[in-house]
Amino acid sequence: MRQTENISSWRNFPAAQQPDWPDPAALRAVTGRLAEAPPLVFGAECDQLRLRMAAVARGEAILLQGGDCAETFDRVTTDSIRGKLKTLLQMAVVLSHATALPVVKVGRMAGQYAKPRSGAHEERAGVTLPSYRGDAVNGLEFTAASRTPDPRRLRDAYEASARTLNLIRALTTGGFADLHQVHAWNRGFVAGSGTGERYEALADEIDRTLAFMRACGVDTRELGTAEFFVGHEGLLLDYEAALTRTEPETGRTYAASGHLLWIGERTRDPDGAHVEFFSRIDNPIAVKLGPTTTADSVLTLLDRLDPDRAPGRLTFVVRAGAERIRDVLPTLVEKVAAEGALPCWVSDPMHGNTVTAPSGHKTRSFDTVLDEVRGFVEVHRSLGTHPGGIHIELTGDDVTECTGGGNTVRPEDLPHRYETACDPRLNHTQSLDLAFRLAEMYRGRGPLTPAAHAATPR
Ligand SMILES: O=C[C@H](O)[C@H](O)COP(=O)(O)O
Ligand SMILES: C=C(OP(=O)(O)O)C(=O)O
Repeated sequence: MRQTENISSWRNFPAAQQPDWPDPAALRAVTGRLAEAPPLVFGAECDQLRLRMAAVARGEAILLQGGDCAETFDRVTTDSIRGKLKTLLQMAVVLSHATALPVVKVGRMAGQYAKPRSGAHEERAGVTLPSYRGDAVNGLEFTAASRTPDPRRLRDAYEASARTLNLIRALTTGGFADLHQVHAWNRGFVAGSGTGERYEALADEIDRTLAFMRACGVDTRELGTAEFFVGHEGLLLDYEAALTRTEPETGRTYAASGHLLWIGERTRDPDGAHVEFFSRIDNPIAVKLGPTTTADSVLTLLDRLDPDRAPGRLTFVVRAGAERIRDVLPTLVEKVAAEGALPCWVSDPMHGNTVTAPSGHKTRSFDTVLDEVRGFVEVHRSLGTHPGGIHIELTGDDVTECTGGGNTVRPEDLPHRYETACDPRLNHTQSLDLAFRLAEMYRGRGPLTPAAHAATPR
């Protein structure tokens, strides 16, 4: 078992991207209270997700992870949470049917309140203030008061996460995830989308599958619940450390703030505090890999974070950008496989493809996002390894933050509904478009089965 007795060891390592909390005593008071608070998730749930991720690693399942770039406290509303959940459930049905594999669903939800930034400060009209680092740290409003990090926000992040999780748990077990309803939503999408015809055949197949199951005597109304997990970037180490819990029965230690935590591109230094902290928790974990990632650094991360080479423990989320993915990914996958490791490989086609529109908005083009996913799948196909899934920034709302997609958002549309607190998200329609396109890619060379995954080491 991993040694977890010293969960504070990260304090001896340099921690990148931490806020400059102005009042250390106030921070200690808040984290002290969080250390006494009930966990948001339980170890057994994290273990369950590890099992699911092991199936992804072996090519027997697909990961679908998505949600806001930055959750905000004012959007902890029924409509907003339900919209994201609905979008993810719809995507999952499409992907599962196309691949004949289970889809492991993880929301970038119930904890995605902290953001790493390229610059510590933002300047507007000659005024310089700390950058917005997520609602868990400071406010988006460009005033000195709002931008000053306030540790009471950590407590608010915990409470907002608890409220979100509560609704997610109620919806996913209370009938909202009913397969017929989700399929009916997809039917509505196909009928209303600019590119709907393209997806008609797949929707027809799902109809026939449901009819076939009923004909076989399966009570499809029983398919009314969905397994759903939550995750976020484990960026704020004071918060994460306060919420770690060791289970007396097993001695295993979990970050109890979410089921799956990831380390971002800016904090994955193998000698840094984040890697140290993550090496001490037993959750399934992920690491983002950007375009400059070297094979050596990935092997070091593997040794630090998955020394037992346990499938399901570690996921590499590659976000190299559409232009670089086909060059960067093959060596990384080959070198990792040569080590006898079986991590999950997942594509984040958002973070390597951000551009600034003429209007000044940060945006991403749907076609570029799609191209990165295509490159990711192509590389895995050529190596005989499993393209394990996608990690995307999305919302259930009809926002205009990314350009393109079936109901095309043009660059000049961006100001109409640009609501993200940080990076641009796919809207509901674009997200479903992506799911149908990915389904086509997965189908491109026959069904994905464990047999198709023969080239992986274990
Ligand atoms: O979501 C990821 C990062 O926090 C974000 O891309 C950083 O954006 P910035 O480059 O504007 O700081
Ligand atoms: C910051 C993020 O991504 P990355 O670390 O890949 O830049 C993110 O996913 O919010």
